Amino acid sequence: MQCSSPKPSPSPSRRRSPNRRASPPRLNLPSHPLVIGVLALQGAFREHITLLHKAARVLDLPSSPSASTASSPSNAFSFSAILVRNAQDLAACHALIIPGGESTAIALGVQRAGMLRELRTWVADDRPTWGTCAGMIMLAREASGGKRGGQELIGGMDCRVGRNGFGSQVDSFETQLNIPALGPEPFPAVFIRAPVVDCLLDPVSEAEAAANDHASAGQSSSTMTTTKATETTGALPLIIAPSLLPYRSCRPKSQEAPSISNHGSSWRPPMEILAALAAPVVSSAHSPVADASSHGASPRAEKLVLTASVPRPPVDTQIVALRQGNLVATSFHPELTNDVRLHAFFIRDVVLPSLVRP
Ligand SMILES: NC(=O)CC[C@H](N)C(=O)O
Repeated sequence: MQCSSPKPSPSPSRRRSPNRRASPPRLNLPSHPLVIGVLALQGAFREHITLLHKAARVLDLPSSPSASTASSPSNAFSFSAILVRNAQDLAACHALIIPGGESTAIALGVQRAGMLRELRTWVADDRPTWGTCAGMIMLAREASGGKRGGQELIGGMDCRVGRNGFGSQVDSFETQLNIPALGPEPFPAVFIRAPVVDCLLDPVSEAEAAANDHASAGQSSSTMTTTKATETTGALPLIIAPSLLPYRSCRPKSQEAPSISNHGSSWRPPMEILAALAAPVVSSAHSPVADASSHGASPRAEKLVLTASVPRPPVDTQIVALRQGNLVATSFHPELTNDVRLHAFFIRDVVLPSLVRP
């Protein structure tokens, strides 16, 4: 256990004058330009570019006026954000944001742009990726409430999301969300036809993934599906901030955990729950109503009434922000606010550490 001892106060001569801004802690920067891409096929991609630039300014990152590309390497660090519309654009990036919008349209766009395979390889390689709202759906391994006939997902995160889990457009809401990773100040979280994490899935071993890929002969192993997460091995290591609620596993409690396979290759990065709303109470008629009062959620969340149009299983908690390795997903739209903290978190805590190993 780490304990911190009180730091001695600085000597009077070194004390800062009160009106001088405290310089932020120094970041470990790579010695090459950093390019963050935003998938720009549909949705709120321009807003993400704006927030990325604002966050880069807050982090004091030197910006490059024009986007760097993989073919013009340089030895100096600079930051740029680019729109990603095809596999070539993606290849120039060190990190990617998949915006909110409409996941069916984004999935179609990805297929038309011929980038589904590249995106799956990208996330499988644990390249820093953040999906917001529709982007969260794209990053989930499974999704329910999908389009009839299914839709392709990129996958990568061991969770199942419920599409439109909070209802339709008219059920959109904003709430002050506790995100411990960002500090004590709540985050203004905007939910618009937002997905909710129904449950976390046990990781699929590489052997099973290979078997699935073989069986589907190049077809997706991540699609809109209602399949049960029973063909799994091993338990997912889980990190939960103490102030967040317990998560729900897809495996029924009565079912015994399958034994961990000894392929030795089923390790997956731990799943970290970054934020959760209070759980709704689900009536037998599938008419979930948020009962936030007992969990200290915001007054707005208390008033939230979920529509009955999306029958979902009862859940213990509403996970709305997750991290698994370098993959991050949020149900809500940080790019529609002026709060840069999540974009700064993505750059500082996910992207930069993936480029600069201590
Ligand atoms: N605001 C959003 O991104 C909504 C996502 C939308 N419900 C979907 O299924 O893609």
